[in-house]
Amino acid sequence: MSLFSEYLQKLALIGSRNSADVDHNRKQVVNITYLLSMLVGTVSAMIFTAQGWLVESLLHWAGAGVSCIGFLLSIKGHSRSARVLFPFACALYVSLCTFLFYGSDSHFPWLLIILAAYSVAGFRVESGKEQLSVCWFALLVFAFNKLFAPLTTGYASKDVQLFVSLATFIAAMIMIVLITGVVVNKLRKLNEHLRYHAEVDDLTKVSNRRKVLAEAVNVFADAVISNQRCCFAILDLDHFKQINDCFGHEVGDRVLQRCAQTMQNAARRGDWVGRYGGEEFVMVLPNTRLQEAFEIMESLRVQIGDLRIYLDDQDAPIAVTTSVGVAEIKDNTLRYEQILARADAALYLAKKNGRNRVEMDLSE
Ligand SMILES: Nc1nc2c(ncn2[C@@H]2O[C@H](COP(=O)(O)OP(=O)(O)OP(=O)(O)O)[C@@H](O)[C@H]2O)c(=O)[nH]1
Repeated sequence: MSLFSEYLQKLALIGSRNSADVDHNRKQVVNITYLLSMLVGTVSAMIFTAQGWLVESLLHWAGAGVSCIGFLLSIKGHSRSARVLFPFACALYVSLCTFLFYGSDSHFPWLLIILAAYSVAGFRVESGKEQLSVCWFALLVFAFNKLFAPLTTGYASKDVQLFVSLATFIAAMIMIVLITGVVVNKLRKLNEHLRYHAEVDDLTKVSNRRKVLAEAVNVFADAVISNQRCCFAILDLDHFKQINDCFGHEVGDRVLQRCAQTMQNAARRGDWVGRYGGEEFVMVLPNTRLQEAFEIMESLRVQIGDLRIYLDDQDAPIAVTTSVGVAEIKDNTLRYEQILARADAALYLAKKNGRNRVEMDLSE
């Protein structure tokens, strides 16, 4: 089913140039609706043809043809006409089938519920008028069929009526499930995409400031509740401005990326690395004592110092160093910002004491 749904999505994307387009998802819903109608129409027409029921088969071939026209209209960019054609074609088809073949007792008019679902998914939420009109239209045609169509037509036996009712119900449900599935899948992907961009720093691909601080709050709260230790470290690349000034901003970006990657590799399970801003990074180390954090940072400082970034037009590779300030939660720490402030003070000390070093916060 999911393979079919994936394939359907690919087909539905024909004619969509830009996935960031506002109308993209809606267009996909309209395309899928037509594709499914085409499929249902063709299969039904083939069954009716095999049974030798000429009028029904002609009607269903016509339905498949109209669906094909709707699909072509949609992929050629006539979205509005494509959206509006479906409700009218569907209402006409249901009414003809109900009046001519199955009667209102067959529950065939319930096929009109697809129209209501379609009106919700196929039209802009902003264009409420269109949405409401299609909904009202579907209800009116439904009522018209129920009130004025003969209960039975004599055309179809009770068994056929029952078969038509069941087939209609199953077809309607499959269409709704598939359309909803495609829309929900799209929304899930969109959600993941948005969350990724809300939490990850575009350049370095580590967590951004907002995300790492949110995790710092969680780690701090966990440490307080479970009476455990935790440490925060602030890392600042040394003389980074010189790298930018000598080699350009792009090279500076590459250096930031390599350093962030090294930090991420040094992070243990449960640690968080985030870009605090510019050439400054934060590491959140849950369940870690100050001495242990110092050793981790010392090792990381050496690894960053050992990095060599080669440039095409330069014989000697670029090297960079980093200064680090580390602080631990204390019994009297009330807010996570206090640990950050102490880590920042330790970083200031590391810069003052000559850079390329790690300093611990030893204040009481
Ligand atoms: N390439 C690049 N540079 C950045 C980015 N963000 C900030 N910078 C640069 O980082 C530099 C930071 O310079 P400073 O704050 O003077 O710090 P520094 O040169 O590293 O000196 P110290 O921290 O004292 O060792 C500035 O030149 C900023 O323009 C970025 O995303 N990419």
